[in-house]
Amino acid sequence: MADNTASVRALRLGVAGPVGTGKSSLIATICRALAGELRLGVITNDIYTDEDARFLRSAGVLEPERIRAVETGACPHTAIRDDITANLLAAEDLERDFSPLDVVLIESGGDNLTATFSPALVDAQLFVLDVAGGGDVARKGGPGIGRADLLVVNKTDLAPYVGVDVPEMVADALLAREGRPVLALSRSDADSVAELRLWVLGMLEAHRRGTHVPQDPGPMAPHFHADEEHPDGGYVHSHAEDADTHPHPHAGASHGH
Ligand SMILES: Nc1nc2c(ncn2[C@@H]2O[C@H](COP(=O)(O)OP(=O)(O)OP(=O)(O)O)[C@@H](O)[C@H]2O)c(=O)[nH]1
Repeated sequence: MADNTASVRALRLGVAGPVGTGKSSLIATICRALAGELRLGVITNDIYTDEDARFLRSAGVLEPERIRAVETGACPHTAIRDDITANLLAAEDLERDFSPLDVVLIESGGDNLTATFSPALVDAQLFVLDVAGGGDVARKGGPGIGRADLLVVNKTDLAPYVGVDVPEMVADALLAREGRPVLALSRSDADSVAELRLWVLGMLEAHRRGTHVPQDPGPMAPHFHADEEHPDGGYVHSHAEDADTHPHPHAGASHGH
């Protein structure tokens, strides 16, 4: 097959998952593993700050200019799913400024179990859980756990301290995902980092060959939005059904899930 690496734009790879599960650290791990062989860029999403971008710049895993921050204002999942404009512009700017890039990693703001990327923004996505969130999390399902391109069960080095059986958690996840891949990862376990590296390289290859079709893991499950002006203190909101009636910008509103 012809080598079309120059004509295909960078693989855009999303990294989503609940707050603190290790998304920034996983991106740092991918950069350390692959910066020597691939041309990489990173976009972070934070609600009010550029904290994650600053963490990654200070980790020294890439030239600082290759790491850009998007400030989402209030709703992290909106910027990766409903109105992806800021992220698309950031990706296009990065790809233009450092052309050609091989992979752009996009980290979502830490959210809840239901946030996933729009396939209009990323070609493939990882969903990150960690063992410290509890061994039963993988059984809870949801679009990211069920249908992200790769589910990462992170921080396996902590499993003995939090009483989690990693093989059991992985088996639960495989069941919830109907066989889609699951990776048990710790940044301090070289074998698991090597598996992550191979997965990224395989996805890049499939993207270049045109054999990978970006999948939508599905809309967010209904979730609660706190709203002080609402008689019930908030409302349940579903991105699938009421995107027109609750278009979801509500910057500044508190956001209870
Ligand atoms: N033991 C252990 N700790 C880890 C690992 N990966 C990340 N951590 C720690 O977990 C904490 C959260 O990691 P982050 O990478 O900031 O998590 P995040 O998902 O980006 O966090 P938010 O952006 O706030 O949602 C930090 O203290 C990391 O050092 C791991 O493999 N093992």
